[in-house]
Amino acid sequence: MFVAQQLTKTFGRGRRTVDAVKAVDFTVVEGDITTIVGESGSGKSTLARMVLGLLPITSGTLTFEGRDVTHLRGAARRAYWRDVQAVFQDPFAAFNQFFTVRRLLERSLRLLGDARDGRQRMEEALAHVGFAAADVLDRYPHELSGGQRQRVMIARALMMRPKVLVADEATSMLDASLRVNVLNVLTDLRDELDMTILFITHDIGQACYIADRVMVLEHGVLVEQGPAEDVIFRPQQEYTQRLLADVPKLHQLPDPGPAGSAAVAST
Ligand SMILES: Nc1ncnc2c1ncn2[C@@H]1O[C@H](COP(=O)(O)OP(=O)(O)OP(=O)(O)O)[C@@H](O)[C@H]1O
Repeated sequence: MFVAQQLTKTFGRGRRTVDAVKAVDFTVVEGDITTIVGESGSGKSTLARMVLGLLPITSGTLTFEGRDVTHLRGAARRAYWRDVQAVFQDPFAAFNQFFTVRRLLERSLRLLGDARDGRQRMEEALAHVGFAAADVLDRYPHELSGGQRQRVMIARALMMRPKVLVADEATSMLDASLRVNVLNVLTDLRDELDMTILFITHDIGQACYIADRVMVLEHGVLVEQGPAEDVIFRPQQEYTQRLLADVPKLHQLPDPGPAGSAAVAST
C-alpha cells in the first residue's frame, strides 16, 4: 500500500538542525496492522505526519498504491485524505465540549460534500466501533469515557471510508482496560473491513498485542522491521531487546486504589 524509500525529515536550518527521521525504507502491506514503535523522540510522530501529508518531506519518496504522494498539495492532498485518515492521541482536543457527537460527526460529513448517505455512513461507522447510534449521538463529550471518545474519533475517521487508518498514540491516554477495548476495535476493523492500519506507539507491549508487522525506530533510524513474531520473539537489535525487556514493567497492574476502580467502572 505504501512504499517509502529513504524517507527523511530534517527540522531547522544551518547548524541547528534535527534529523528526526533518517533515510527510512519500509513497505506497508494492505490489510495489515503495521506498528511503528520507539522511545519518545525517536521520530514516530514525524514519520506518521509525513505519511499523512501533514509535514513536508525533506527527501526520499513515498508512494501510495503505486502513486507518488511525496509532495501532495491542494485538491490532490484532500483526495488523499479520503483514503488515509488519522486518529490522534488526545480525543479531547478534537472535541468541542459544547457539541454532541451527532454535531461533531455531521461537521465531518459536510467535508465529504455530497453526503446523501450521510446518516447511513454515520450509523455504519459507529457500529464498527461497537456503538448503537441511538445510544451515543446525542451525548456530549463529558458524558463519554476516554475510550468511548476515542472510539467516536475512530468512527469519525471511518465515515470517510478510508483505506488506511493512521493511529498515532491513539490509546496512550487510556487506562489499561479501555486500551485493550480500542485495540480490539482496530483488530476488528482489520478483520472485518480489511482495513490497513499504521499504529504508532512507544509501548512495544501494544505492538505485541495487535501488530502483523513491527518497525522499530531509534533516533530516527529504522533499526529493525519484520513480521511481528520475528521482531518480538527473535529481536536482532539490542535496542529492540531493551524495549521488550521493559514490557513486564509497563504492564504490571498499578495499585488498585479508588481512582483506578472508578476509571474502570465508568467504562
Ligand atoms: N517541529 C519541530 N521542530 C524541530 N524539531 C522537532 C519538531 N518536531 C519534532 N522535532 C524533533 O524531532 C525528533 C522526533 O520527534 P517526534 O515527535 O517525531 O518523536 P516521537 O517518537 O513521536 O516522540 P513522542 O513519543 O515523545 O511523541 C525529536 O528530537 C523532536 O524534538
